[in-house]
Amino acid sequence: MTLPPPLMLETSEQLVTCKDESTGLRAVIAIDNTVLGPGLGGIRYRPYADLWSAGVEAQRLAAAMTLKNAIAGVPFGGAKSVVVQDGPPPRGRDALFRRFGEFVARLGGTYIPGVDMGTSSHDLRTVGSAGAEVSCTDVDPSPWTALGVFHSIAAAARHHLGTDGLGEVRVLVQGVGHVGARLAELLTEAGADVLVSDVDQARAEEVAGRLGAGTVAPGEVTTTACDVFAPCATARVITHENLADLPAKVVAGGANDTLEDEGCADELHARGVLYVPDFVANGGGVIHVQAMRSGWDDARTTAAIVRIGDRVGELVEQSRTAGTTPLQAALTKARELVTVTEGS
Ligand SMILES: NC(=O)c1ccc[n+]([C@@H]2O[C@H](COP(=O)([O-])OP(=O)(O)OC[C@H]3O[C@@H](n4cnc5c(N)ncnc54)[C@H](O)[C@@H]3O)[C@@H](O)[C@H]2O)c1
Repeated sequence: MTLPPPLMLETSEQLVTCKDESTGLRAVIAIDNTVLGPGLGGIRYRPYADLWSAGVEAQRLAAAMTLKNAIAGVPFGGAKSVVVQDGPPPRGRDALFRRFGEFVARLGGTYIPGVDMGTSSHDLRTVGSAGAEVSCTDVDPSPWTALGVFHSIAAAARHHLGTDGLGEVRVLVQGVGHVGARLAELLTEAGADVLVSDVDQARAEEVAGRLGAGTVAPGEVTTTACDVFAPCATARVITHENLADLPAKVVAGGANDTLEDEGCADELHARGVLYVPDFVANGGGVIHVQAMRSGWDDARTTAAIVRIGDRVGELVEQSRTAGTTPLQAALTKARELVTVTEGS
């Protein structure tokens, strides 16, 4: 048996593994930090090589949720869960998510799940039916996440590419699921030259056909010429190895945990590429969760999400003044917010 990497034991405020033979459930819940409130973060449902890699992914994503929720100004800490996909669940998908909901309910509200890759509002209702407090049961927040990413890209183009608007700006969207497809629509409406890519070729072609966009093979996303690369699929798509050949001048997308490690942000910066921290760009979904809980109308929610673009502009300017990267500026800000609250 392989021992867990040290990260597993030292990182999270609370780490829970879930196992149930009859439903085939294997899951990990990572609660990273609850200083600002209960840990809010989605349920990811996808295959993993083993439970350790699922656990590490949950922890990394949970840590990003702490930063995201702090920067977005919502009263939540950071958490995330992954449910390991391993063929069709023996008693069906609903039984799997209901059983998972029983584990979440045991946490007494310290973890509030939402949707993430591979899960839907229906799954969240199923999790909630087991007594767990959940979000995203009625409205999928993905279009709101996409709106925040769109305004991040617009701000990045303005501050880094010097363009007024997105006309003629070529944006490659990797992953055209809930977030990426809506983002591609918003970009097209704004006049951008859009390319899409998805491991689900039929989905990529459907979106491209509908929007008049081009398609890119999944293996070519980091080498295809574009101004903006918008990752909206899996984690860690930018690596030390592939960033050297990245033609884009801006990386800004909806995907969580985009970089292999923080050092990639320094390398991108040294190469003149603006990396918009993922946890800043994709905060629209958590703002929408807060809006639903607080009864905001669409106008107020939209205004709060458009503000993400202003935040990106401020971060770019702050990092220029401080001689650092936007990632470092955002990390400093988020950690201050968590620490100040902890000390008060
Ligand atoms: N849904 C939200 O509101 C939200 C909020 C914040 C962050 N995110 C993040 O955004 C990303 C996308 O979320 P989503 O809800 O759209 O997920 P989704 O499951 O609806 O869509 C993901 C898409 O990416 C495709 N894909 C998977 N691996 C790929 C690869 N290697 N190359 C190209 N395409 C690939 C899938 O086929 C799918 O079409 C995830 O990283 C998620 O954590 C989502």
